[in-house]
Amino acid sequence: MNTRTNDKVLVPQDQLTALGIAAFQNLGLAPNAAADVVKILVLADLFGLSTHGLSRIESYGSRIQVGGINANANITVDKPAAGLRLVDGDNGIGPLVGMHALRAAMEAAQDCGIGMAFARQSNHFGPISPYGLIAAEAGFASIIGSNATTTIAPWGGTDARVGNSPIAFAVPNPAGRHFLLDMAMSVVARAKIRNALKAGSEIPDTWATDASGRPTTNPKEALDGFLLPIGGHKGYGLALMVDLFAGLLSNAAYLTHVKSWVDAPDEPQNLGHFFILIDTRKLGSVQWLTERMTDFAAILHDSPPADPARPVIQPGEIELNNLARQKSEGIAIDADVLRLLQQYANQAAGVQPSA
Ligand SMILES: NC(=O)c1ccc[n+]([C@@H]2O[C@H](COP(=O)([O-])OP(=O)(O)OC[C@H]3O[C@@H](n4cnc5c(N)ncnc54)[C@H](O)[C@@H]3O)[C@@H](O)[C@H]2O)c1
Ligand SMILES: O=C(O)C[C@H](O)C(=O)O
Repeated sequence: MNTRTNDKVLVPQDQLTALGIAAFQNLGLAPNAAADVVKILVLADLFGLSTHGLSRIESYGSRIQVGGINANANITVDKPAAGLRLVDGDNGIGPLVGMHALRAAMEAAQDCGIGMAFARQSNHFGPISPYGLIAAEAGFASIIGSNATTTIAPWGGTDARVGNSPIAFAVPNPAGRHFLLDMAMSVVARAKIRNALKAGSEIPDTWATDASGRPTTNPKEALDGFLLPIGGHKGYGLALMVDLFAGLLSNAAYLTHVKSWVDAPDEPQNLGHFFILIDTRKLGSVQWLTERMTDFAAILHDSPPADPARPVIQPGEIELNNLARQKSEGIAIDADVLRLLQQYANQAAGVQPSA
């Protein structure tokens, strides 16, 4: 391991993965389950989405320890129709439930061309683009969403009744430059405001309001208040649609029925997710898709940039560039996060590891 700055450490992907798996196993997860969770969180870190990567061991680990997440979840998959799967997460750790739902939707899409999985009884499942990448690498286009703890006021309201529910769209380019749009419904994810508070910096007044609904630059006031939705009433409407699919239709909790992992860490969240997958090989050949996706990106890249130092990119490029760089030079991980992973990996954490 190679220290780069005072608070970031570069760790090779395989070492970080092994450390993460050991840590989650000591929190009581079976080896395969720990490997699924770490696959999503390490991909998040490779993408540069460190707010949603292995740093989440802090909240996931403490929630397992206080009984809020079931480390030994018995996740089940029902098949009510050829292209449909219903996943019950048994209050398992979110990325594990997410991986089960992703695999179930991929299997359904292989059979039917299009497959959909709804997951219920889940918890915070990390960022979405890692699931989109796994699907894209297997040839599937995807639309994936999750509901979330309520942090947004209904448009015109003054209390938190709407989740900052993320949605992601991914279309594979078999040559490797997949389109990956992964976005929360707020102007920024709440984790970025938590980071500003930690760093002692102000936030733009377009990110959030204080508890009385007034825009604020103070991250503490923002965390006590509400996130602002993207595009005003339109982002509000989109957030509700994601919750209708991820929460209401999946038979999970929705809106204020979702438990907050911050305020009630010892209670199951009963979050829901949805995964819609399309097998692109049923639409045309690999060459057909590669040519069209490459042309699609080229049309965008050819736009003369307003600032020559900032060429036009398509969604997902920042993350895929980070992934390529960090795969070769190592993953930049917060020293605090690394320490916590090492603590969990080196000592039994008070929860009996499963067989
Ligand atoms: N599980 C949850 O409850 C939850 C809730 C909220 C957010 N999240 C996760 O948080 C992460 C961050 O979300 P966010 O909304 O802050 O993301 P963001 O604003 O950083 O990026 C959103 C999208 O815009 C693209 N993008 C960024 N700059 C671009 C540019 N100049 N040109 C073209 N495209 C560009 C990115 O590739 C990405 O696909 C996501 O991974 C999301 O899934 C998870
Ligand atoms: O962490 C959360 O509370 C939800 C989401 O991941 C976010 O960052 O807003």
